[in-house]
Amino acid sequence: MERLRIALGSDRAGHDYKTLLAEDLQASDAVIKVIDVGVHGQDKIPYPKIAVTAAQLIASGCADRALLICHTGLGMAIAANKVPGIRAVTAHDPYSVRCSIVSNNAQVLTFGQGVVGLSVARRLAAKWLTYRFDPNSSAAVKVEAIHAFETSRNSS
Ligand SMILES: O=C[C@H](O)[C@H](O)COP(=O)(O)O
Repeated sequence: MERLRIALGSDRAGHDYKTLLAEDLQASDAVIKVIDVGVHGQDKIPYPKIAVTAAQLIASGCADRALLICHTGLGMAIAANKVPGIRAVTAHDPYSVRCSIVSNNAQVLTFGQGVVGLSVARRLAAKWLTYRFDPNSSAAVKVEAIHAFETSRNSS
């Protein structure tokens, strides 16, 4: 299985989980590279800047996926989704995390440090790394429809 380049980011509210998840990602056989896009320490950089930076790394081909943490996960997903071509979701249960890849081919997963326990987040992230999207699956047609809508909207 191809090893993944993961952009990892958080705001201040997600920094503790980012630090711990970074260790997990770096130790994982499924990961070839972790790109830390901040924040560092108690930087006050707001979540949209971190989310867009990570999403742009994916859009430009420099990363395969991103894992982003804020207080709820919601703002990170909203911001990352503004980058063309990016599908970002917040998911805190195993089935949704699996579907985010297998069904939605979402490149970005976001967690909320304030709403999911650390051990659950660590297990979810570990499983997330094992899933791959099948471009020949029935789900691919729907993901392509999202892409087609986005492309047509941006060119009109
Ligand atoms: O969705 C946003 C995040 O939860 C963030 O960590 C907190 O954002 P706020 O400080 O604007 O509420």
